[in-house]
Amino acid sequence: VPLRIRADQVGTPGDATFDYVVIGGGTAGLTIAARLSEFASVAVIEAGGYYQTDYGNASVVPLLSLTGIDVIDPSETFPHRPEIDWELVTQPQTNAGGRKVHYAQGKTLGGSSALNTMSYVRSSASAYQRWADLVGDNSYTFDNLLPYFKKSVRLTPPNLTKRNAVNATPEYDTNSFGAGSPLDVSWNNWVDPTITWLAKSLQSIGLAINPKGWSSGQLNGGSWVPSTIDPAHATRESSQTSFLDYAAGNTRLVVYPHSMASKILFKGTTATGVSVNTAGTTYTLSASKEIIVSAGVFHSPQLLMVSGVGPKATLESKSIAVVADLPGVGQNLRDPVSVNVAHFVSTTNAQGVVANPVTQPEALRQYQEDAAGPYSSAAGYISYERLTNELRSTLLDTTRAALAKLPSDSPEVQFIAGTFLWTNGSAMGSMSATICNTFSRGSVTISSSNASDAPVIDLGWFSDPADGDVLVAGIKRLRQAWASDPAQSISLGAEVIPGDSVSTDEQLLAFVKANANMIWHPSSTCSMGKQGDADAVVDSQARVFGVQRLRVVDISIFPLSIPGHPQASVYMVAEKIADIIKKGGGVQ
Ligand SMILES: Cc1cc2nc3c(=O)[nH]c(=O)nc-3n(C[C@H](O)[C@H](O)[C@H](O)COP(=O)(O)OP(=O)(O)OC[C@H]3O[C@@H](n4cnc5c(N)ncnc54)[C@H](O)[C@@H]3O)c2cc1C
Repeated sequence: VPLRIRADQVGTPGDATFDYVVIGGGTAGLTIAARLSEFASVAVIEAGGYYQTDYGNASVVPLLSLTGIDVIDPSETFPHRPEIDWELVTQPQTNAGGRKVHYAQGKTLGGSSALNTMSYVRSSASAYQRWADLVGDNSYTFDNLLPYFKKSVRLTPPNLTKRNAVNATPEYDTNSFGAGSPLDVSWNNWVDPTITWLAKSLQSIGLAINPKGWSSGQLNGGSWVPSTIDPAHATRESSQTSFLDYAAGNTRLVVYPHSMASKILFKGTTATGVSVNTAGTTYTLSASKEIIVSAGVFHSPQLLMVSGVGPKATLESKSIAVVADLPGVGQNLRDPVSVNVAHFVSTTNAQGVVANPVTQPEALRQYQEDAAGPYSSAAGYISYERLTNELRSTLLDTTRAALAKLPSDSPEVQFIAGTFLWTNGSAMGSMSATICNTFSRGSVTISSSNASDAPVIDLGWFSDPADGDVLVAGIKRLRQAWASDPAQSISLGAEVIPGDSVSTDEQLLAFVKANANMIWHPSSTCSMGKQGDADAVVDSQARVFGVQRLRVVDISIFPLSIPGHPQASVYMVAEKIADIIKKGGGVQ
């Protein structure tokens, strides 16, 4: 993968002044920085470097994004990869067996877009309507956001010859895409046979293919999901390979890699600069216009707090001078959780093909010569639905009441068809259920005034009983899918996960709490909202309340945990706020 940023776009440690200083060269950070550099000077401070050189193929080859990225191991004994991952470990999850989990977050140019599983999914129109209602700004309805979704991406239709799978022709709505750029979105050039059968099983229980896919504001039924992928080379597309490359050669954009932003500096309540440390050298990058915090869901609230913006009691307990008492900072963390239902299967899968010394060389040839074959395979098949009446009737009254408050087109469960190799090398078919609306709330706080100390993360898993209740119903629905003819035709016998012995509602809930995991979609720790709302940290133009010349632009400002997958909306919101700034919007 060619790295196209020029040498004179790499910052030299030392005091300097730019129009805008962006903290975090991740998904949102590189997007907004590239757009602002169209008309202004911009510095990007990023703690990591280039993942292509620091971490190699594991972050580049699509199949490896599913199986080869060992940093996504959630166990407490995860393999340590400090060159690409922040290596965060949460507080014990009191409602989830006391588990402490490793929470992967990209520490690299590209941020978590360099670690993610590449699914490109927008949320439902009703979710953006809720966003608009919560922040009191109609520009957040799906129709009004669509131009920014379109602006950020360039869609390449699927290559049906390379996919070579009649049962897996993607459906999508070309009107939801424009002639945008720079982020490539397309479909992988290989379809996993196991997933094809699991997709059929989901369809057979009533989750018909949605002819519009997941980019038109509808989130129901099933779809072959597009990926953030370079279709010509079948390599990962991240904010670095898209937006940073777009700005390559534009010397108004200067990147400070392997550099840690340790504090936002204020004159009174006006943000003026950032204290930065690069390999032991400390210096100040000043902003003549604004500072934009794009450090992600855990580090953005941490940076605000260590800089004096956050709940007063927290700041004072760490001897941090209070710039603005903002109680919502770090609150309202929403983290959707997920469980699997799995069987051994007779069909092959991508992982099996590349693990077999007989078939691996041909797979490698296909990838290197044609950008095709199993190595090019990432995202698969996803379905969304509102729970069936039969399953809804099994829920707690309180869960039913909570779900009833959601818009009528809001999906409640997401099902992802997947496959992996068991420890003995056998192919496993797996379908997961994920909650679409996270009722539980967690939080992020600080252990000290030092930004280099890890933030303290409580995911709040199952603090609201509705989440576990919905997942129990999700397992029951997946058992219906596994009982269907297509799934039975590949199943090699009894259910392995959770296993037939887990059958009563009580047992299922215990299984859920002991085994549910993240799907790495946490949000809302610096929520957008109306001034005075308990959780509100930024207004609808992403400006931090109580201070001047400071915005937060990343997934932490989502006011709710949106159904679907977040990265499409992260790129969108960065485009939107860049446009607001470009039009002279709202400098405080
Ligand atoms: C394993 C995994 C799988 C996922 N799968 C999908 C998927 O398939 N589809 C989807 O839509 N979403 C997926 N996501 C979620 C999605 O990738 C994230 O929601 C999104 O990338 C978040 O973007 P962000 O800009 O908020 O933060 P990030 O992209 O994480 O960027 C934050 C950046 O700030 C930097 N930073 C933080 N603190 C500092 C500091 N003090 N100084 C300097 N730099 C700092 C970080 O190094 C990082 O580069 C996945 C995420 C993960 C981790």
